Amino acid sequence: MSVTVRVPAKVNVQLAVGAARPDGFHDLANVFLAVGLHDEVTVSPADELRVTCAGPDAHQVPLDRTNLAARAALVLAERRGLGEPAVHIHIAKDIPVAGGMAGGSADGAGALLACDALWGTHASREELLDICAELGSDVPFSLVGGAALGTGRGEKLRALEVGGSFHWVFAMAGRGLSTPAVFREFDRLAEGRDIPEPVASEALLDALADGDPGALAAAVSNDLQPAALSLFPELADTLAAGRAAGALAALVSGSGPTTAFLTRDPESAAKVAEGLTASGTCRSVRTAAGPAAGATVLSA
Ligand SMILES: C[C@](O)(CO)[C@H](O)COP(=O)(O)OP(=O)(O)OC[C@H]1O[C@@H](n2ccc(N)nc2=O)[C@H](O)[C@@H]1O
Ligand SMILES: Nc1ncnc2c1ncn2[C@@H]1O[C@H](COP(=O)(O)OP(=O)(O)OP(=O)(O)O)[C@@H](O)[C@H]1O
Repeated sequence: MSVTVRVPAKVNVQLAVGAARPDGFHDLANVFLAVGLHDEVTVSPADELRVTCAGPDAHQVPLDRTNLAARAALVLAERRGLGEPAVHIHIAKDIPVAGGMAGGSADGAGALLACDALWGTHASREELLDICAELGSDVPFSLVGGAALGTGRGEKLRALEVGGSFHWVFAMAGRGLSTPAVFREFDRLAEGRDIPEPVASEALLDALADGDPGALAAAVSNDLQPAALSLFPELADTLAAGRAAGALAALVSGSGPTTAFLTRDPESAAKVAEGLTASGTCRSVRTAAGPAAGATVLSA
């Protein structure tokens, strides 16, 4: 018997970042949108804990206990006094690795839901969200999907209303960026400046609720973008190429280096994808719509 869970990637349509906290994290106003790029996590009984991964970026994924999917199994087993988890976790990876699209977080949320189903632990939604928050700031959102405002370090979620589908193009970069390094660069660039409290933009929340891509394009923002561009200056060329190809808005996704392009409809998304591919400014290009559902059990 095995359990497979499908989990979406995310794009941050707003990422407002506050000053560094004493614990090293930053308070955020983080507006997440789940998009239709997915990993699938399959958990089956085995002699011991083992992780395998398949997909174009699989060689970059750690297969030891630092893998967020393995950590999810370890935390649930520990909390339930189940001892060493004896499971094989297989990740079919389609979300770019170290791309700012919460790929590792998706696998953590997916493995948690799969182990809960396989072991019959019947954790409540609250307990699952609590374990997700322990695994990482983005992991609770990977579980719930849709659209949500994340506050605190991004783990405290409020679901948001979305009035339609938004069509995106994502440009994958030739190398990854480390999330802590991008936050450190944010701190360095912010030195000597007053950092305001992060707040969600009302115009942005209205645009999401109205399903209005033009209004959303005018309101998107990412406070980590200058830091990501400082560490990876070539991303400016990708952003320019997407704008030139007709994107309504172009921004770095989360901590990057994946860049995200909002378009009006699937036809313009296809045109922007074509323009980006022809520009030679990125490794590969994908289109996806959001919102997408959160972690979902496919088969058990
Ligand atoms: C950039 C985003 O992807 C936007 O959604 C997230 O804020 C990052 O979420 P994540 O990858 O789940 O991050 P975590 O695993 O919780 O933290 C990794 C590192 O990122 C930095 N970090 C993360 C979240 C946050 N609110 N403030 C931070 O400063 C910290 O250096 C932390 O040690
Ligand atoms: N299941 C996993 N898949 C991918 N990376 C993982 C996984 N578990 C741990 N990692 C580690 O986490 C690092 C970040 O990978 P990930 O793909 O989650 O980045 P990200 O998409 O930029 O994250 P975020 O958007 O949440 O900041 C990787 O370089 C890898 O070392």
